[in-house]
Amino acid sequence: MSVPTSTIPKRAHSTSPPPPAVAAAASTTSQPAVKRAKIEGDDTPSAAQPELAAPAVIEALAAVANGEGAVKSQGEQKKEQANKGRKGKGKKNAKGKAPKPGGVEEAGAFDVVEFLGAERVKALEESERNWKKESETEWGFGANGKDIEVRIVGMNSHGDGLGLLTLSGETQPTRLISVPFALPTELVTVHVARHEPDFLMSHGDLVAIIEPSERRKATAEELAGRAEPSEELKAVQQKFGDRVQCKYFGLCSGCQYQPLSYDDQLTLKQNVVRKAFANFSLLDPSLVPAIGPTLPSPLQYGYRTKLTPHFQVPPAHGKSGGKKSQWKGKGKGVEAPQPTEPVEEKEWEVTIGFEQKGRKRILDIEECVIATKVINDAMTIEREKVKANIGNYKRGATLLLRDSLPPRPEGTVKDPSGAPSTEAHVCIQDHHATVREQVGNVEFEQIAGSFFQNNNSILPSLLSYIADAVRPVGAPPRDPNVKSYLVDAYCGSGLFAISLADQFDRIEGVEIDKQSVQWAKKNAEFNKAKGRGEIGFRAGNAEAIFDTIEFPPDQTTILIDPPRKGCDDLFLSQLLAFNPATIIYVSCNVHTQARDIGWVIRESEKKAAGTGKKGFWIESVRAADLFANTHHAEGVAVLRREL
Ligand SMILES: C[S@@+](CC[C@H](N)C(=O)[O-])C[C@H]1O[C@@H](n2cnc3c(N)ncnc32)[C@H](O)[C@@H]1O
Repeated sequence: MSVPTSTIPKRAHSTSPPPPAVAAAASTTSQPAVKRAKIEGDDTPSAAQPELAAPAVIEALAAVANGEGAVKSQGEQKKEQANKGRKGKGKKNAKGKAPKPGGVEEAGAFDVVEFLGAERVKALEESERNWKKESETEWGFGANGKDIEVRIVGMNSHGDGLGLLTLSGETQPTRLISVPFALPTELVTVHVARHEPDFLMSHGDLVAIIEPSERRKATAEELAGRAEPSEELKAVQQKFGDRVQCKYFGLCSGCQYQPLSYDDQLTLKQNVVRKAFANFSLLDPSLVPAIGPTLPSPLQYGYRTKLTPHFQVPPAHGKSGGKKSQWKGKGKGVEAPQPTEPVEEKEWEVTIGFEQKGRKRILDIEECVIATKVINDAMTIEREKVKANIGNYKRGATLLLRDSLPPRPEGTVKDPSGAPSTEAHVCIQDHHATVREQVGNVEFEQIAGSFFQNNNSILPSLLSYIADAVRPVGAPPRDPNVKSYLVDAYCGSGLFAISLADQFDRIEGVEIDKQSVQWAKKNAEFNKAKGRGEIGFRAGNAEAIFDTIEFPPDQTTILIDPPRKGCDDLFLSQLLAFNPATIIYVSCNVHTQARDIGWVIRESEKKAAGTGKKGFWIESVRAADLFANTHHAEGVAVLRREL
């Protein structure tokens, strides 16, 4: 079923695959051949990442500004302006790294354009002045950064407040500053931490909220029945508002949305999706439907079924020893002992937890309020063990804590009633041990070290939403006389394929991790029942599925759930060549999702030209709140084509 690579339309970008949109603006024309992206891990940007600021784009902006060149869509123009706001330096940033697709840098460039205005960005970039240097002189940075008052004018897609900075002598803003934990409209005191070299953005630490937003005020109803907060938590609530449930709020980089009502959080995520499609899809706004309301999580605290706290060891213990900032009771600038010096254990602060916001420092976290109780109980014990034995560790490590049903005795047959399990949960810490979860009436097992969605509470409603989305809006229920097929691409241990098996006659899943595939097969076997589709899984790169499936495209749904970096170009090209009736794209990175979908829509439109039929269109997009209280949004988009 696969098409020869020579016939595959390349996604527009300069050295490598995915569109994004970015480069597409500048280059729907000549692009060099695309190297196949190598997948190394969920979050590892491969060499074949999209790049933001190709110089060609910068030049194209000048042409657009001068009224030259082809007429560009609103999306294309915005993208070019954003690139301008990021001051193109080729594919790498000042640290020599390509920006993470859909990460803070990429999205930040759009914020700069949105809040400073495209004209202002253009004027600043065209000036010969060194804005970064001047900003450093005026506001300092790091330990020498000044504390300044800033009015927060917006919020970025990563949950940080945004304010405008204006250099002395200037009448209009010269930079945007991100301020974690601050909310729009607030007047805050900010300690200036650093200034981006590549785009007009600075970063600060929140010192004090001078004029707090009304949005922080909890209603009596929200507070009813809450336990008396500890003194530590009271102090945090005093600063950030009484909805906050975590004593590490304001330091931990985890759950920025805690001060907000849950409705407010859901609306913010809807807006994050809206911005992602407006900025990254490169589609004309008329092609993006109104973003649907965010699918809520039944649990907003105590829902996370996996935590991975880490710790470091004192420098003298090993090569990968801890950082100066981990030395207890020492102020700024106090040196930690050098590796050759004897280490006094009492001076070393063993911190086990998560990274502090804006610092390369591990915070000591005793409890994580979004994790399940089983995980928190196990974390207490594991922390004590690590602290007691820190001298025995040669290097730092990451602990694994996964909430699981107890192991299933050999030979267990599935309870056909599918009743919710009443077994007491356990915490699994061995990467190679088996974890077990129940989702609706389906059970999954897999090894603890591999991927599974971390919020079990929302999975039944997410799956039911997807099951409904398989058929077009208003279409009658599934006709048993018309066969239907599903491809579950990036399938993990089979969550979607197996849960949706009632909806299809045949299903094929593909996944790169061989162990997950083995578990997917076992899970399909365990949950097998009359009336459920026949399921097969194969290990390999997602695009490999197109080599084997013989499903009729008009009766096939392809469900995609890739890692954060999005789909490889080869996969998207093969997807387009296969031309399924429906595409359901689920993603924990709405920016790369919007980028990939934009490309599919544009390319399918080209492909459909002259056939008398329409290419793919976006039927619906919304977020599902798999990560309540954090800024993360899981995007769910449904694409349909004319049959
Ligand atoms: C976000 S997870 C989704 C897993 C599954 N759909 C679920 O919900 O449990 C992404 C999965 O894609 C897999 N993966 C990463 N790159 C891949 C590739 N090139 N081809 C196939 N699978 C890949 C990862 O191993 C991971 O299991």
